[in-house]
Amino acid sequence: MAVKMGTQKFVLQRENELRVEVGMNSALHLQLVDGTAEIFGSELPPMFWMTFPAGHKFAVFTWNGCTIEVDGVFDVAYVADETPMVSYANVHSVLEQRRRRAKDGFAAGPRCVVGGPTDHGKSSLARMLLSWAAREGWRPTFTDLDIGQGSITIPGTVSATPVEMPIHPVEGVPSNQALVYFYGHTTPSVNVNLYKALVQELTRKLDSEPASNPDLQAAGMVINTMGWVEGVGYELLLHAIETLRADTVLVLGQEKLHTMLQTALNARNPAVEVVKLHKSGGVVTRNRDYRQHTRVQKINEYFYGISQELFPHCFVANFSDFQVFRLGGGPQAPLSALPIGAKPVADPTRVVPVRFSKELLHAVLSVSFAKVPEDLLKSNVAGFIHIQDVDMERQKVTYMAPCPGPLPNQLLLAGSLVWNP
Ligand SMILES: Nc1ncnc2c1ncn2[C@@H]1O[C@H](COP(=O)(O)OP(=O)(O)OP(=O)(O)O)[C@@H](O)[C@H]1O
Repeated sequence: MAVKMGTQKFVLQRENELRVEVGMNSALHLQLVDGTAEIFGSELPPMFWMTFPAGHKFAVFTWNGCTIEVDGVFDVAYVADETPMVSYANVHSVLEQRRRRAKDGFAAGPRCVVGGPTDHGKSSLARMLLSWAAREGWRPTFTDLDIGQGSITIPGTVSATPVEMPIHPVEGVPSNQALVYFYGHTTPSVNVNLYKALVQELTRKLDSEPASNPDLQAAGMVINTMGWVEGVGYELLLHAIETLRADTVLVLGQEKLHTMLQTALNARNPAVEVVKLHKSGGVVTRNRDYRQHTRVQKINEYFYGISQELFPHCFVANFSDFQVFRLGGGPQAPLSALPIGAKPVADPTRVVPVRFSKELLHAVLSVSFAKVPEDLLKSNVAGFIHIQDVDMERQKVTYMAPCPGPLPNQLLLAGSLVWNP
């Protein structure tokens, strides 16, 4: 139930947090009146009204006490005195020591995976670790492997970006320097091997770009993962940990997952530390509709900006101006072409041409940096376009792009991602 009580004051004692769920229909304003406070690691400026959009869920935490003023409609707002923040800050201290040691030894810094089931606060913890590191002057890499609820760019992607400043509580992670690979679906089960291949490509690219100085190298990486941790989901988590050569794995709130990962990883590499952490009682469980809503919002933000401040551009082009492909699937190899006994399966990473048709209406396509179709799998993407009309008679396509002018490439990738604004 939405509550509006005019301006309301909350007094927080040390190590308390104010947990807020903004109402679904209007924004909420909040300011720090007294003391110090932070939102997922990012400090609040004093006496400055910040606006949080409808549906936003967050916590304002204080180490030493503070007073917060809230103005607007909220579904939930309460102060909690039990949080796992001290244990999260301890993890930060350990990572900080490793960064310093790495810098002194001209070595690579820590690579820390955050894992756990859905709605366990993985993204929030990743944000805290990155923002705390940025506050100490580091520039860690944020790698986001969560194709359903990722933070860097639109859903259906795996990506990485340097974090130079504490992450803004509303605007999130800037994506202008992001390295993005397009998977094209919001669940990994659509093509598990393609997901693995893209995680490998992303890692290869990150590893191939040597840090320009010891500080950058020592800053290390924080890796956010998907909440699917059973069966194939577990296999994908292990694959990500090993591919990215993580040395620290934080497991939020699930004993079973912690034990399984510890056993599996220690058998292969005893140097990997698997740490169990409590899930915060403030993490909000989001239903299917809300998750779908945040995915749509992420695409909307890409084209229109977080406060609808951007003006995307519409273009009409000939079908022949572009070549569209899909990764995976495609016709199976004929039995006669396979070794005796082998089963015909669709190649999960095969590059398959896609013809323009009404099926592409409302599709979100990525614009690849690949020079030739064979390189589509291993190429990152420049950005995304939205298909707004497909005119079969005139062989023309109308699309929306975030920038004016021609697209940087004519090779486009399709998946199953659609957007009906
Ligand atoms: N302490 C807290 N108080 C209030 N809200 C919180 C708190 N921690 C996290 N949240 C909110 O709860 C929601 C779920 O948290 P988060 O996205 O970090 O979980 P997750 O495990 O990454 O989810 P996913 O399953 O999508 O990967 C988010 O909207 C987040 O802002």
